Amino acid sequence: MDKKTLFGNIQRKASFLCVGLDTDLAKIPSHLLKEADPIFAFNREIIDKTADFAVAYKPNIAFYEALGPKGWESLQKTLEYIPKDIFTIADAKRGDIGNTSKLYAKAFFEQMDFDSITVAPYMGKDSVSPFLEFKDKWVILLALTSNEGSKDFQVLGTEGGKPLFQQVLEKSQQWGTDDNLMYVVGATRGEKIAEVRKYAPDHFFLVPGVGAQGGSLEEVAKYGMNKSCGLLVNSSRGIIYASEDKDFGDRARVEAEKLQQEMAKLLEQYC
Ligand SMILES: O=c1ccn([C@@H]2O[C@H](COP(=O)(O)O)[C@@H](O)[C@H]2O)c(=O)[nH]1
Repeated sequence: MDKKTLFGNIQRKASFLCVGLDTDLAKIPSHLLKEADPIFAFNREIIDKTADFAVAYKPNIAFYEALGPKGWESLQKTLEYIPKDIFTIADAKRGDIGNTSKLYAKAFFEQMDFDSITVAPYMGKDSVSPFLEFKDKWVILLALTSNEGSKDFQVLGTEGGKPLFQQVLEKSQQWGTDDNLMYVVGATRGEKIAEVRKYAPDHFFLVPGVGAQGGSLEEVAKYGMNKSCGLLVNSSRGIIYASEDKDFGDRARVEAEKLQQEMAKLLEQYC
């Protein structure tokens, strides 16, 4: 999917919502555990109930690979079930020396047909470029993450005096374009999002951290939105575990719609 199509979907749905599929056997309603594939049964219901409001789905790969071969099977079925006009993100946070990155890219872009993958930038150009060589696929590079530990390295000054996240943003724009490269920027970063936007004015940001992590959607839009929206805001637990009972799909729909309604207003205001 190209950037123009993604923005078209955002306008059509008046939404920049990404629903995170962090599906955990220990948290899904117990009646689903009788199903042959409880993870897929849960995801199918979540997708059915939230697809009207979502422009992206983001399965976090850890939740699937932790279950071994069965988890990979549930992931593949989930990916195939997601409507084709909805952007898909493999939140895998990969990246290694070039020949290994190439195989990670083949796994997520060829064996599975994800639109994008999250990648850690810290091994540099040769670790990121193999992902960018795939036509019509996206790399989503970690820039300024939502967790407490982001302060350990990402905001520290480098030799040239620039914080590491700024170096990542500036350097990586020599490797890809705003039509195949996005950045992860945490919703918990508040005004810092404006600083990130300054260094990457045209790129999309994947923004986790609203909902369970307490980030503010209003602040994200105020500081991060650009003329093509430029934002995919993720909520995982806040939507998919709104209820741990049989009504989980309906409750997920309510939470997704609430976010979409707020997003519609923010698009009017800032885009
Ligand atoms: O900086 C980051 C990068 C990735 N994540 C991932 O996003 C979701 C957030 O889940 P919530 O339940 O909405 O908090 C999860 O998969 C994280 O691994 C992030 O939170 N921050």
